[in-house]
Amino acid sequence: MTIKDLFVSAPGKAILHGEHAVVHGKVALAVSLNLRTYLRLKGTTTGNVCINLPNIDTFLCYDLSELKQLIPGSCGKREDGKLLDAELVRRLREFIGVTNGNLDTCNMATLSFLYIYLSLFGSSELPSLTVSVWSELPTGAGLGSSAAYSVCLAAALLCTSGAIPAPLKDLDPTARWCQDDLERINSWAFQGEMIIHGNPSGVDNAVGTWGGMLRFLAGKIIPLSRVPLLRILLTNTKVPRSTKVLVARVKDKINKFPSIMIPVLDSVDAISCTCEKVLSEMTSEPITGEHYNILEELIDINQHHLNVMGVGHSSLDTLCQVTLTKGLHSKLTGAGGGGCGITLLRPETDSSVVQTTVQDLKDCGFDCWETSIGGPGVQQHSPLSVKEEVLEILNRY
Ligand SMILES: Nc1ncnc2c1ncn2[C@@H]1O[C@H](COP(=O)(O)OP(=O)(O)O)[C@@H](O)[C@H]1O
Ligand SMILES: C[C@@](O)(CCOP(=O)(O)O)CC(=O)O
Ligand SMILES: [Mg+2]
Repeated sequence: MTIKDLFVSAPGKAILHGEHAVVHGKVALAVSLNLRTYLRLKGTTTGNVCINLPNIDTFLCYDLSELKQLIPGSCGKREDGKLLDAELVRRLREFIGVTNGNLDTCNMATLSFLYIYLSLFGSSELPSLTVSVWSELPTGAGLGSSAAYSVCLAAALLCTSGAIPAPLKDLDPTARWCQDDLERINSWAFQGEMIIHGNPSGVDNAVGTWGGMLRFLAGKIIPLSRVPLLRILLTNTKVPRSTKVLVARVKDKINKFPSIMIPVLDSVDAISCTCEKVLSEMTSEPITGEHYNILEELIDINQHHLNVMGVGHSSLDTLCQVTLTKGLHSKLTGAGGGGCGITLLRPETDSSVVQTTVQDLKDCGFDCWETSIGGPGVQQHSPLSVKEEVLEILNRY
């Protein structure tokens, strides 16, 4: 099998409203970021599959003859689906040496790669190749790095298997896939997310696949094309956490106190719907201070709800307090328990206020930057269109 070298990238995301509630069938509003994960796939003749993940210090090679033995006899080429092949997951866990149920950073990333690779190539000849991934996103911080990683894996491996075409034409710097191909990428990325998250809603991989701002409800994805330009400050508290653990914690709480927690989830749903309505009004009528007042109140209420769900953290309380002294409103974004928060900036927020806020947050030990939102979804790149510093890292392997 001849394998063409290929570069793909996918964006991270910020959830404006609806994290956790979305896992339980409520509405979430999410938007892509201008921070991306890049993947390079190249064919080799070594008889190995190698994966280089410098963000998480993971560099592994597997012999194709060993991998071949993991493919269950009946497996064949799996069709896209919403369910994982439990037998393949079990064999892979045993193969990479996951003894307890707890998967660490490296094992989760390796397992999702090998799962997609073997599922897509299982019935044919396993190709010898090297995959290298580098991300501008912080890993495990609420900005959807797991989804951006899974989307890149799905896109690159689907292309290499021939299940979808490589869209890049000779002189294009970048290219995107057609709607049907994006659906397939999203569906395989969701399987990668299932391995990393346990029980993902699918919102993160949808944003990584389509980009822009989305309304997500029970697997249904509605792109929001008319949204106002929002200025957002992103803060990474740098407190590590695992989405899988936090999602499981919220589920336990719902099971323990259903009559208390279900109204909280319903309230988050109403917050997402109200926010969507306000954002839409802001594109059809002159933007007023009242629009921003409502957006700020929604942020505050949701942050309280997330604390009620048990996914707050003292570092996130600090973020909210520090920004409030400047009249700015913040909430956690993603799974919480540390990780990142978003702060809404009003159009009239002076750049000196932004600068002092950023400095105050940095003084707390946090990373903090103003971000632009709404970057493109998954795309294929010509090598020339990959940022030089990213190319330099990916070309090392
Ligand atoms: N660039 C990357 N390289 C390798 N693995 C990655 C990368 N980005 C994310 N991952 C995988 O995703 C996991 C983090 O996922 P998660 O806990 O959902 O946090 P996040 O909010 O960043 O999505 C990591 O432990 C790792 O297994
Ligand atoms: C908590 C959740 O709503 C978002 C998780 O996002 P992240 O992995 O923390 O970036 C889980 C999900 O939707 O699958
Ligand atoms: Mg994630």
